[in-house]
Amino acid sequence: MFFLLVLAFLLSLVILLALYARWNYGVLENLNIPVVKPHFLLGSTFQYRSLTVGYRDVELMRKYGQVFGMYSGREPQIFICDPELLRLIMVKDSSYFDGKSPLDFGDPLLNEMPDYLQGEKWRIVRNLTSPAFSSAKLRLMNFPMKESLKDFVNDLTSQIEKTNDGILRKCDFDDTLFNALTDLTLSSLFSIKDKTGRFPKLLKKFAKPDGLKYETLNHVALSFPFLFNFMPLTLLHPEPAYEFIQIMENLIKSRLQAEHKSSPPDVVDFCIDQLKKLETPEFQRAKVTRSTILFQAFNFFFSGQDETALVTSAMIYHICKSPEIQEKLYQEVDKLWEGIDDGQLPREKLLEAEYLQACINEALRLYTFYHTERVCTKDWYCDKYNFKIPKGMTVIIALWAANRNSEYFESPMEFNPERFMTGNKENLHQYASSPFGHGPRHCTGKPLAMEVFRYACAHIFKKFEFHLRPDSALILHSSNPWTFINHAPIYFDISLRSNCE
Ligand code: HEM
Repeated sequence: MFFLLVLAFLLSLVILLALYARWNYGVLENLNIPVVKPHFLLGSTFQYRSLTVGYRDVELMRKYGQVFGMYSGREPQIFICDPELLRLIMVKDSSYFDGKSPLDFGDPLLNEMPDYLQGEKWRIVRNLTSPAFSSAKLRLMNFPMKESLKDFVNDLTSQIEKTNDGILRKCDFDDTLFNALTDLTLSSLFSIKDKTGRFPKLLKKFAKPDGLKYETLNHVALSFPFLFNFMPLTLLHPEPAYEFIQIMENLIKSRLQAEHKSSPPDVVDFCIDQLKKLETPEFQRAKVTRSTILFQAFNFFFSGQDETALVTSAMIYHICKSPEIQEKLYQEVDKLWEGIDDGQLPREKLLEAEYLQACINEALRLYTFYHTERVCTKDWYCDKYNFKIPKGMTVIIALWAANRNSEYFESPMEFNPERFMTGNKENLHQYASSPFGHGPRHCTGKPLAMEVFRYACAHIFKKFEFHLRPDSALILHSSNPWTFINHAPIYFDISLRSNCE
């Protein structure tokens, strides 16, 4: 009898769990859009776990079209790869899509991440942080940025000069650049000079969590989200964030005590100004706290390096494969530096480098984040495809796939900077390439990221020549359900350009 009771209990539990996992099945099918057939229990995403998220989306776009539905575990989601719909959802009708799925990082400080803030609190933080990268502010950052890049170029040059044959072999360039960009961010945004390597280590610990190894478990937990509470992994590690916040507290303290300030206005001053508003009714009402403000500083610190280093390394990889692109780029960079002896490339001149900009745009088109998302906050009707997006539905803006849409790009998987040159770029749909998102929630750091790309590339290509090795490759790992681009090291052999020896 006892055995039968236990059996009945277990059976009921299994049935309940199955019902729970399948609860939303059918929701997408009722919307009149193609749906990626889900697994019996584990949603549509589980079956594609062996594919990198970005390439999975490209494959699904080819199979199902520019709008399709997927069950991410038990959650129904609509995937959008049509630039016209991107425009409507992210810009024109953005008031229908001004939500983001709440993501609990399991730590109060990490939960201040601006990408996931909601409602009034997000609006306040966004208004505070957006002006941080105005043209005037970027101008002030130019000098430390250039000094930092000069140090990087000098370090790499001396490493090359120390080799027997003038070739630095098997350089993990992505990692080398990541470290240099961390120095650059510290000096231009925080007026910190640090050569101990402490800060890149801090960042790597924060943003490359061990948890991503447990991909299959992650996928299963998407169907049974309570499992996330028991899993031996976190998406991000909080300790480095706390360590950085403590560094900020010390900087603020010594800045307030100092009689004279020696650095230009930076993020430390930004925090000091914002902290004065903590008692205002606006901040109190929206629960904007000291942690909210200081975490924004941390966000400025960690947001760009990983992605900028990857996009630049990917661009170098493609350039190495095409002698014509390489020659055209080097010619333009050499012209840029003509007559400049003090290493101080003027910003106005840099902005005129059209081919360099086209190469950056093309690399960004191909290697931006896999996704961004919006949550629909009011029912919205799509005339073009004749379907309704109901309130509460998560819309995944599949950036990686949308940027490779063959209706808008010829040979979309190819690296071809000509697409972004005068004569061609005018014919591109304005929303066909979306590396930084669009609309009210687009990337706050875009102006800074573009400035860093331009300066970094101008310095790198002036001095170095890159050579592919048998093990040079762009290998993107993982089927993790998150949007991180997890990749293998990108190796090159590096020599000095003949005009620099
Ligand atoms: C190559 C570099 C970068 C790329 C490709 C990139 C891309 C993106 C994308 C696609 C989004 C989502 C936008 C949307 O949903 O419409 C985003 C959001 C964001 N990015 Fe970036 N980003 C980069 C660098 C940076 C930097 C350097 C910073 C800050 C210093 C930054 C700060 C942010 C913030 C705060 C958000 C959230 C905005 C919000 O929800 O209001 N990003 N970024």
